[in-house]
Amino acid sequence: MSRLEVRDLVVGYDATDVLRSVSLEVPDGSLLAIVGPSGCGKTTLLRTIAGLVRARAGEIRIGHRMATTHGIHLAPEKRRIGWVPQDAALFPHLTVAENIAFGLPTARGSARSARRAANRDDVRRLLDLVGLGSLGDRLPTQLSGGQAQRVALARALASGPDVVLLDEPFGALDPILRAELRRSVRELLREEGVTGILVTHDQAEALSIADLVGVMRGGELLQLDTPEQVYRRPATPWVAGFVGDAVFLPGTWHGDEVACALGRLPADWVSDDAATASPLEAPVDGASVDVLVRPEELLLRPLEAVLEGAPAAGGAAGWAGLAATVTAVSYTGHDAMLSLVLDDETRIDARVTAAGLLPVGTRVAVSTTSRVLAYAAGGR
Ligand SMILES: Nc1ncnc2c1ncn2[C@@H]1O[C@H](COP(=O)(O)OP(=O)(O)OP(=O)(O)O)[C@@H](O)[C@H]1O
Repeated sequence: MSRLEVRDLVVGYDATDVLRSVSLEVPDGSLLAIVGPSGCGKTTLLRTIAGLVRARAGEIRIGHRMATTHGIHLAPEKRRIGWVPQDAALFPHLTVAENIAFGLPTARGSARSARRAANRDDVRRLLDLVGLGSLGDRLPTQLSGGQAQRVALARALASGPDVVLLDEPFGALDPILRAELRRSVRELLREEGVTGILVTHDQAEALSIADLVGVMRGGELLQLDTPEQVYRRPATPWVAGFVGDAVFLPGTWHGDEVACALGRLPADWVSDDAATASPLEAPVDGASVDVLVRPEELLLRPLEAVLEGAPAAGGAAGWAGLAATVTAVSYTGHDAMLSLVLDDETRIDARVTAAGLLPVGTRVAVSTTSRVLAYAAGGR
């Protein structure tokens, strides 16, 4: 049982608090990805969980053990935590197998013990586990970046940790290797049943491999949810923009609908008060709101076809839309982002498949069939 629980954690280095009352729970065997802008406190959170930084207040419970609470600070080596840093940080004078053996509890941080343990079955198992079975005798300088990260992971797993903390472990790798390694790391953690926290700068990475995503800003955890909920129902407009492309339109609230530049759309009200777990009361009729639409939820048709009354793709009834002009195209291969200006001067982006690409200057009708989200106006 290695559930991780953090309650009301406050951490600071000097006069200012870097983490402000952070609470989170990672269920046994789950992977939580933490994202947030540079300096928001992600590494500090990991370091505090690992016991490398002392908390000013709050609790950290790892499995059944209380690691941090008022007056208690369990030493890092007693927390049963494995650490995978961004740069692998392997010992250059030890072989791959010796580096992994260094993580064994019996090595107790001694290179001599690590050398003696390098041929043990558990080291071989870890080498195989991370797909480096034949490279045990190599030195770190003879490894690629991805291989070095695999060794760092094996070394972190060698101690039989309850929780593995991964601080930007794929940051220095090229995109293809990065995608490959993150998939195998995810599988490995699952196979080993280890609970993990991964810090990453890559929102897409967080959404694609984690069971839970935590979004931090300025020392606070704004949302902790499944990847789908974080993307589909962001707690605040800022979270919406941080985890993906977002189109915000000014609008007014009318019961469970909003009126905005795209017309009258079915809408859900979302509290923008990160401090309260329960949603704020829905606004009064006619109140100003910010309307969130994801660019892929916008539907475009050449305006000409709409004016001529041609049926929409899929035969959708009542598909009319607002007139707009394509002002720029950002092509990414599988899809493209089109910048549009509506006739009322509102600027929005729409994501289309490569097949739906329209050149700059095309007049289009824009609409959406999605339910949109409404936030208190001015909360961005
Ligand atoms: N040892 C330290 N002493 C003083 N201030 C520190 C120390 N370490 C970090 N900080 C400050 O604490 C804040 C949070 O830093 P932290 O490294 O946790 O952020 P981060 O979200 O991991 O950033 P990045 O994504 O850039 O790695 C920053 O303002 C940073 O300058």
